[in-house]
Amino acid sequence: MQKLLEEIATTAATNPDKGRVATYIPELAGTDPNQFGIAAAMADGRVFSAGDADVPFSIQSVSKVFALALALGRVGDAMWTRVGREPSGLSFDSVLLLERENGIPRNPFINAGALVTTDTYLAGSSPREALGELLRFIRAAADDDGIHINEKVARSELATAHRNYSLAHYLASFGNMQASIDKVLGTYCHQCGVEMTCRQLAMAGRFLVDGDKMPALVSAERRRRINALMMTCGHYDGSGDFAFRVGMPGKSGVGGGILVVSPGRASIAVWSPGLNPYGNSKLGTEAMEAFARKTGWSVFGVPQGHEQVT
Ligand SMILES: NC(=O)CC[C@H](N)C(=O)O
Repeated sequence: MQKLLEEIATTAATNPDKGRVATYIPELAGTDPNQFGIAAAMADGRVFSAGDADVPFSIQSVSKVFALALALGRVGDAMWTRVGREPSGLSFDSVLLLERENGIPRNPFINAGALVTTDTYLAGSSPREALGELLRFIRAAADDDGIHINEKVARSELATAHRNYSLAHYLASFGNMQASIDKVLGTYCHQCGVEMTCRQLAMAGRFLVDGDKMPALVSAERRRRINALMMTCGHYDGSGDFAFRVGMPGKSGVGGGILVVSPGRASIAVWSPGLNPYGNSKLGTEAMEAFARKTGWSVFGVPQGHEQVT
């Protein structure tokens, strides 16, 4: 596994096309695209990493996985009266379907759906308390108290969050927002501003891997369901492409991070800030495609005569 990660990091470093760094969040616009990290936290407790795996980055929409787990912990299946479980086929910040589908976002991983999950775990508490709870969840999952929110990134996003404000207003007009829009947006932008290294993110993703040594923060059923949603909706309108190329549940963020789950085997985090046209890490996706091919870890089956990576 160590050798494989190093090979993947070397291939990424020599790729001339790094994709394009997201610029709509001013604080992220200056990120150096020549960075690449990868880490794998295995079900047996071993952790491997290569490249810039200890450089912190903005997890952005990868946070939606933790937010969903927290929201489900609060309200259980009632969550599904406010948000759907189908891919949208549209970009992460699209407003298109909200009007036609009466303010019920297609899934919890597009921005509209994530604003609903934020509103759900915020319910009745202050943004500070809610974010404290989110951080406690992530730190427990990663077994790491050093994980924090980058306040500058959060403020920078909040100051330019016109699109997300309009999504929240749209949701509110259909009665699908409970807290005040300012509170939800403030909490959401701070949630997206959580910063982690690949190693920390791989560790945090272990709650989605079944195994005796993995943190038991959600039930087995909930774990399967979150994984299913990551597979079908975790990469927005690029979810089909990611399933086709990688074949594992994954959640991306515009900071260039991707969290990937190999059920029963490992939690993998990859990061490179340049994005493909879907808004998902370009090198990260390519790296995971190579990783899946080499390990044979696609959930859809192992290639014939495949060698086991240990
Ligand atoms: N795809 C993403 O990572 C988007 C998250 C970002 N915070 C936003 O709301 O625009």
